[in-house]
Amino acid sequence: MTAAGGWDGAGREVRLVDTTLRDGSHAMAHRFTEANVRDTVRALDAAGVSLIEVSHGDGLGGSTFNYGFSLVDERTLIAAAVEEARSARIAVLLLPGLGTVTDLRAAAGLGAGAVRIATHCTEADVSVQHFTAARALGLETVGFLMLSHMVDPEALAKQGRIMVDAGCQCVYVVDSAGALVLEEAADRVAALVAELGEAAQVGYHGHQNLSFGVANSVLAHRAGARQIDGSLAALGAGAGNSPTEVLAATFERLGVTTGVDKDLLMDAAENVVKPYITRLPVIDRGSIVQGFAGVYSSFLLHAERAARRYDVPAHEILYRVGERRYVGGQEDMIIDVALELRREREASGAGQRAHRPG
Ligand SMILES: CC[C@H](O)CC(=O)C(=O)O
Ligand SMILES: [Mn+2]
Repeated sequence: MTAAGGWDGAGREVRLVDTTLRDGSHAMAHRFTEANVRDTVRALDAAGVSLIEVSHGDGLGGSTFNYGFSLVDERTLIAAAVEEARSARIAVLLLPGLGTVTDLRAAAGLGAGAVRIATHCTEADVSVQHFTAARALGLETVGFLMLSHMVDPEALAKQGRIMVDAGCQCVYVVDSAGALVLEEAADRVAALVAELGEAAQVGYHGHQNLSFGVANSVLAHRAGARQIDGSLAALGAGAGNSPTEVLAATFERLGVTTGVDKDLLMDAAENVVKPYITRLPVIDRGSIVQGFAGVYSSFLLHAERAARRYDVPAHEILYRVGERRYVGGQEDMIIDVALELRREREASGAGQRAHRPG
């Protein structure tokens, strides 16, 4: 299987893909309204962004007790996004095991034109049937290898090969923890490019926990990545994603064509997205620890909530979650860690009020 039918480049060196309305869902505690989605899609579409992701933060079917309930059903949001997009394609995220092929069919029926199928970086094999189904539905297909820092570049490349053999047209190095620093990101992209050759493109998805989102994206492009993710005003999990408007300005400064209008994107970040953001992503103690200890960015709000509930410091929870190498789907273990810290504090007599985040 080849990348045929995927993004053809359209004369651009890099495609900026926007995930404000999906990764940003984590930072918004999944509280996007239909108006938020309509306004954001209109602005991104007008700025020339050709792929816009819209889903619950944890993908199709993510609205659950474990991950957090959506304010508005994601199918309503996807339909609204499709209605607003003039030229852009709407993408959805799917985590096999949480989202199903039935969810995927429903999203395609609403007009979604692409799916990004995400697995842990060692578990690409669970995506095979979803890629097969997506191609049969005529969708553009993208593979997300999450927590990419946890394996070396060669191991990651082998996982990418599994996705491409199943029908994936672009494999992403996903720095879910914002843990990769410069060549650590570039080397992973380069290994995938070497492994996949012409069979598929390579993409890069960064988080700002150690503030390398944009720099890593530039190096990823130099290593051969063709698709790069961003979010307006950085709205995303942890310290947020690489800001789409900063990526646009940076690539333009470097003479790399993206086909987007950076000024319209800056306008969208300031005047469309920032007014509805309930918690602006920041590089703070919790998110820095996530980058340092390699913790899934979407765990931040879960850890902050557990910290408030059990009166223990969020960063201590996150350090311990990092030591144990918890992965997506283990959100409930954050509560266990908070309880464990609480018990330890009480046993040592240090049960006084801990620092409360936010
Ligand atoms: C839960 C899916 C996750 O948020 C995907 C992603 O954006 C990442 O791993 O960074
Ligand atoms: Mn992310």
